[in-house]
Amino acid sequence: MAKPVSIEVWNPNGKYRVISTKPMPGTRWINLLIDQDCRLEICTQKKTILSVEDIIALIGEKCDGVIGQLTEDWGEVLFSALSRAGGKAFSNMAVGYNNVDVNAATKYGVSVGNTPGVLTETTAELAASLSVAAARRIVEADEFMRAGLYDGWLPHLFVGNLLKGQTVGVIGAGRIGSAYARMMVISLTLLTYGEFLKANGEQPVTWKRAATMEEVLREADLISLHPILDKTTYHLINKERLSIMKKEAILVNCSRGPVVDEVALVEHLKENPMFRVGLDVFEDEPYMKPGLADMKNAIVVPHIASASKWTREGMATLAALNVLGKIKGYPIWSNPNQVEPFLNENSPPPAACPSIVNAKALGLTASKL
Ligand SMILES: O=C(O)[C@H](O)CO
Repeated sequence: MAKPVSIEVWNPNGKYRVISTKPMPGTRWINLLIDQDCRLEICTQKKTILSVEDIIALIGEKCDGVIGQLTEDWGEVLFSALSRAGGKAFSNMAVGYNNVDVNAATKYGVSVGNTPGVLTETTAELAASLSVAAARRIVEADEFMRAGLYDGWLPHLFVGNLLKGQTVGVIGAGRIGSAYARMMVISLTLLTYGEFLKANGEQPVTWKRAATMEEVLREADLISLHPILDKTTYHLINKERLSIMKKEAILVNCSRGPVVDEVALVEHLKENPMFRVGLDVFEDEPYMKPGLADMKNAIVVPHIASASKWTREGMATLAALNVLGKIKGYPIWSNPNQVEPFLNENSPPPAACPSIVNAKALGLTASKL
């Protein structure tokens, strides 16, 4: 028997019961739901990751839709519970949905929303920050200063890699990977920047699409991972592939932890002290594999790539509108990458679901807007 969970209730007399498994940033998402006759229940349980049992208790006997988090296991059990409670809408507050069994959701007629288009640049910015921080050993140097160890400038002190003129590899050049690539050429178009460099007698920036991933791994000085996580990308970076990378390369991962075999990575970091990584995600989040936290050549941050105020508030808004739109029977927004109309605080959002990943499988109609 599941334990009762603590909740905060908004608009208690609302017709549609919507659950959010976590408090989320901003208030717009709350107002959008309660203005459209939803009774909103926000779980305030002091426990970071809710179990399946906790969420079943939250869903209860009658529930129209749920906004959930990427830390939760949304599979057969939860979708059947939601369906039994009359629910037809779920949205992850995330663009990634590897925690969701979309087939199970479809089987129970539940739509699965996600939040693309609002975290592209934010995530790419963190990947770029990790790249520079790893190259220039910023975190190690900061720890050194705070420990009172700095007793004067030295020629060898925290010598790192110069990124200028280096080869940057992007694995998974979708929305976020492409934004990262743009940022790494200093926000100018490749052509303009190339011409500028040429005029200054410097090597122009060039780019190419590599024929194989191995080619990227072998040639790049800095590699950023941006694939989705599925069966084909699990342990994409393993012992063998690490071994073909340059000994002084930098690897950044802001995608999903299991894309990298973390045990192999720890070994590789131990054996190659000049190889560096910047990690936002981990194989067994929230844990790190033994030894990783001790590695000076690793920068580790707690899955914060999308953590800017604007982005997180936007993600909350899109997730709420995915659920609200399905409850109201709205069509599906035609371009889930162009979600600005949903984020404009000065006008009401379009009457559409911003992004439903199983829209086709459920036979939902596309918006004409
Ligand atoms: O998938 C996502 O949205 C991100 O991992 C959250 O930062």
